[in-house]
Amino acid sequence: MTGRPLRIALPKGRMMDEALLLFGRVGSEIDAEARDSRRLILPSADGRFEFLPVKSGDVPIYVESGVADAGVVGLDVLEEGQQDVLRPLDLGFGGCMLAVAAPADAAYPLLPGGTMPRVATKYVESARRFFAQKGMQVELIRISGSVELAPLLGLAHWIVDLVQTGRTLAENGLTVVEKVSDSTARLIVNRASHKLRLDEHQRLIADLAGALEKSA
Ligand SMILES: Nc1ncnc2c1ncn2[C@@H]1O[C@H](COP(=O)(O)OP(=O)(O)OP(=O)(O)O)[C@@H](O)[C@H]1O
Ligand SMILES: O=P(O)(O)OC[C@H]1O[C@H](OP(=O)(O)OP(=O)(O)O)[C@H](O)[C@@H]1O
Repeated sequence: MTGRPLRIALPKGRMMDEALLLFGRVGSEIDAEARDSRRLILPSADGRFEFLPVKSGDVPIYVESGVADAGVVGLDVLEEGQQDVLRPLDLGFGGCMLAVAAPADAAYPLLPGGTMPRVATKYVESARRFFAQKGMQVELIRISGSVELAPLLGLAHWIVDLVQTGRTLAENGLTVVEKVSDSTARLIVNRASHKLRLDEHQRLIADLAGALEKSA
């Protein structure tokens, strides 16, 4: 091991528990005392890693900048930011899809009278690429949460958002009209760190892949 432990950026929120569980299965439980504290650098009990709990959308930038050597993040977030990081492993959990959804009776893909569709989303870049590839002209409205509200209140005709169980859409009278992409959690790695600490990264990737295979 060279110097400090490998730093791993983990997304606070719904992926955190599964990510920590996975590291636990390769023998790197989070130190019990640190877990119950307000500390923001959490060592693993075996001294191999330091976990950095950060906002999900910030994981790629922590890893691209080298502040973290590696990280765990949803493919949806990764595709939105397009940071230059390695993506060695699909971790399998956190499955969901990014989709275009609309009120059950809404027109799609063309609105009557040639009206330009307004689309509310937190995933502006992914939505821009998706509609551009299809040659559809839309106006994108950036919203950071509760996106399903936008068509209900007339702010937008359609939304682009994550769908997991479909419950949020159903309970708000919305339906998927087209899938944009699938997403699961990915291990991402800083390019320079991967070169400089190759053995440690290879061991990390092999250990995680082994744990995933065992549970498959
Ligand atoms: N039902 C779901 N809704 C949202 N994200 C989901 C869902 N299922 C799986 N995910 C995955 O979990 C990741 C993290 O979601 P989470 O809700 O914890 O953070 P966030 O609300 O997107 O971001 P922030 O931390 O900025 O609030 C998503 O990027 C996605 O890959
Ligand atoms: O298909 P479902 O299982 O219902 O999950 C999808 C919902 O979960 C997410 O929202 P989140 O709970 O993160 O809140 P947010 O809208 O504030 O981002 C996502 O943005 C959808 O609204």
